[in-house]
Amino acid sequence: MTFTDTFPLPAEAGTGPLAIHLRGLHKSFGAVRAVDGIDLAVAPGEVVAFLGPNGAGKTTTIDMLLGLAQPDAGSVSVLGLDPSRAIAEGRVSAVMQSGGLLKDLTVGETVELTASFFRSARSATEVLTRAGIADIADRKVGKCSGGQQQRLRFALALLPDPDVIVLDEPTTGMDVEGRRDFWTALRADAARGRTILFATHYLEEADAYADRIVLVSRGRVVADGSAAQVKNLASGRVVTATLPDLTAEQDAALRAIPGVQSVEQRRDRVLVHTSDSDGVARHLLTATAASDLEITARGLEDAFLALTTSGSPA
Ligand SMILES: Nc1ncnc2c1ncn2[C@@H]1O[C@H](COP(=O)(O)OP(=O)(O)OP(=O)(O)O)[C@@H](O)[C@H]1O
Repeated sequence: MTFTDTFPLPAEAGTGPLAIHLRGLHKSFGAVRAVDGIDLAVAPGEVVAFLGPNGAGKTTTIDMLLGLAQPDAGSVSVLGLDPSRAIAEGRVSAVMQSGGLLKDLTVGETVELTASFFRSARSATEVLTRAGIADIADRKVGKCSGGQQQRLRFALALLPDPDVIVLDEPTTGMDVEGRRDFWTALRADAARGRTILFATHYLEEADAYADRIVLVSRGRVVADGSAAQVKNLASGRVVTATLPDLTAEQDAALRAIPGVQSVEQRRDRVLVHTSDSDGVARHLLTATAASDLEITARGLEDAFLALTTSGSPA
């Protein structure tokens, strides 16, 4: 069973249209399969992290989700609509990584100008307050920090009062404080029921700010679960021991121990990722010639790497 099997699709739970529904999405650039069969159903009100290493296919998926690129195969619907229609109706907004701001305008002028492009928009004061930047309305954009500029992009995305906000790696290049302020503003807004999907390659960020983590690697979803479930995956242990020439039988016996997620041989040591380190240690010390046994806690990054390199947590 893969981790994905254990997470109920919101499509089975709700009755109205899904906030985001991607089905069998594929997109290649020449020989590169950027997106290789992504299915994703996001219910209204979910805060979803689209987590994956560089080149996993996050931006390509988001471009298709926003109607900026056409899939080679598969379909996209946002709130039951074609993405371009959902955007035209102001039902979905995006916060992209960079660009799009005029440095000589103030923060307030930027919001006023952008609001004038919408038939109906929230007030500048309201979106600046929600984005946590009302106090810098008179500051020139060029004088704002990266984090403040990103919160300004977030304020602009709030203008049409969209049901869905999509953010592509919104905190790339920000310092720790800027990142924290950005997410505080975003989470406070999400508490009002808006659906949020954000791409990130920071596991900690996904863990801290999303209700659900969709882990992508090489254009595919390799795990999909609550942040708590993904954290559980990372809460196991790594048991290492000296055991030269691990045989196929020994490898199979280790993998058969309940809780074992992966077995690797590195030079003369064997590394076993497991949720039950006692069982693995007992087996290694009693049924094999293993020596110099060590047990260490598994970090989040370690779990992330194991998941994205093996393609499955099992
Ligand atoms: N316009 C393009 N032309 C050619 N190859 C592309 C193009 N856009 C993306 N790719 C390739 O498709 C794959 C997925 O890229 P994508 O930008 O979607 O990944 P990502 O997960 O967003 O990565 P990152 O975190 O680095 O932004 C990569 O191998 C990338 O080099």
